[in-house]
Amino acid sequence: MALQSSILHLARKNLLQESCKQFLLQAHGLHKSTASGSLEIAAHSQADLKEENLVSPAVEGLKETTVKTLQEMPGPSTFSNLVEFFYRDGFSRIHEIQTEHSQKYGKIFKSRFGPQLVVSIADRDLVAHVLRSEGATPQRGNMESWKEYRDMRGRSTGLISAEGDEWLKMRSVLRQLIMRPKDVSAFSPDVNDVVVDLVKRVKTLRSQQDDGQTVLNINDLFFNYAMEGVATILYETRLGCLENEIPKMSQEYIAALHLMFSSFKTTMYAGAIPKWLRPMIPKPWEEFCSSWDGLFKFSQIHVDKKLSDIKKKMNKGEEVKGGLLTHMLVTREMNLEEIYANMTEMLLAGVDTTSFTLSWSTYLLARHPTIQQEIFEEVDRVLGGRAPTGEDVAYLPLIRGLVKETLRLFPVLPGNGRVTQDDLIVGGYFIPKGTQLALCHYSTSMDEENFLRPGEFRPDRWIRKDASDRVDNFGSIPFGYGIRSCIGRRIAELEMHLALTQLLQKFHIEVSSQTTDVHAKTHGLLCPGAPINLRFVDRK
Ligand code: HEM
Repeated sequence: MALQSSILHLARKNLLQESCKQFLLQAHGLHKSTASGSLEIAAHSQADLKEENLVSPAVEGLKETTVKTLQEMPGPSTFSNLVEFFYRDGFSRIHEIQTEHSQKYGKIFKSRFGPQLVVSIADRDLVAHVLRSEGATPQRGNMESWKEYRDMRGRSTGLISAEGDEWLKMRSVLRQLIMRPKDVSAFSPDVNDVVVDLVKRVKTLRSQQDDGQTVLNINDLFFNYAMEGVATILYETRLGCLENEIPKMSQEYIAALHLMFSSFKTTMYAGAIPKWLRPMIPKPWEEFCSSWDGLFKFSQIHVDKKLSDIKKKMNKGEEVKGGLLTHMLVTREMNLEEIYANMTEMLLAGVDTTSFTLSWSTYLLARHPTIQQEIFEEVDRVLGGRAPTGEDVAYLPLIRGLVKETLRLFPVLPGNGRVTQDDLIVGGYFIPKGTQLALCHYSTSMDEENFLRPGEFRPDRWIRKDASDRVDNFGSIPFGYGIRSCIGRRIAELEMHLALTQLLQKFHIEVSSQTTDVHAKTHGLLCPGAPINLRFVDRK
């Protein structure tokens, strides 16, 4: 009864007519998914639906249909979750658990992590429905520890940690600058300079091995490349991460970043160590704060230096020209603290994500020499030996397919979070406002309903678009979708496309005999569970 009255209230507010309508369509088996992922009414005209009373006001429709409550939703018990996560190292297998649980409990299920209830959604259309129902300021959730640190130190939040209007304001500024491929393509020459150093570094590292061809733990190299690349764009400066001797300041930043991720699990994922426990277990929180201190300090030094250069130029009456940071400092659409915070958070978000994807891409190429040859031939046909630019990428569909396929098989963020900002009906369940949702991207990426033979590495599936490969829909959305999706997507793509193209132009990539099968593990992000060692053999 209580549920019925809240549904009526919801319908009266007229907030979720669309979601109710879609639920009704689903409940009556009348929807099918289009290639673009939208829910479409199959074989029924609007008139047919009117007759069936389906497009009549949501309230009437709901009277006829049973909407289930969260209590009725299946899912693992709190105890089995505890065993799974704390005794069977479930944190590093979160991506696999998504799939196991969705097979066992269905494509929407609930789990409890201590006091936190999480509703997981492992269905392409339901994920689409949730993301399309988002309001103006979607909330990801679980950012309390980030916020607490910022409040404690009097720092601003950045895009990742901000919510509401504060987030919207910063997002509006940044999206004008780095969301359009055309704008980001202008950074191609700078990124290509970094790629030149990446190739040099490959040559140096392989010369240090007995066979003269192996680069050990390729992710270390790509980590430094990603950091150098993203800093080139964000700070308009080179950090020297691909040099033989990495400057001390950059080394300190790298250490802070590693510390950040090692304390990530305890402070963020597990819902944070409760404050009252901190005096007894102080180390994780102390490490978390000290890593943030290091990250902020690094950004602040670079931002302040740029600001002082700009001031000097202005004082001399010279014209101030520059890239992203210069623009932000001159226009002051954000205040200085907001600039520090966004530079810090974007650098943090842009390093491991890109480096893990590059590690997997090269690993997959090495494991699939025939596919590698096909991609190389495309590159060779389009570019010959010349270095690519951002604009060239449009003519390199297999390079784009390589990155998409890598991110489908190894989505860096295997799941994403949302806190519902209104009551919502998803998959036939009533989900009250304020519920934490987990969108299971790994699971949908590996679902054979979405991708033909999902375990296979086939970059060309993104070009051929077989009916059985639902490439245009929400099966694989590694950068998220909509207004709160990844703001660095175009930067990451540029860095990865340019690096992979040039590595293929220069080298034949092979698996080293020191590398066995590498599986993914979740450590905050989905990363290689063992070092990937590859051979870079010069192409004739
Ligand atoms: C392979 C590379 C990358 C992947 C797969 C990736 C993926 C993602 C995902 C899934 C989200 C969450 C989206 C959502 O909640 O809907 C996200 C958010 C974000 N990413 Fe990325 N990312 C990558 C690279 C980057 C880079 C290079 C930057 C910075 C230059 C960056 C900056 C951000 C920021 C600031 C957010 C928060 C956006 C907001 O809340 O408004 N990412 N990313």
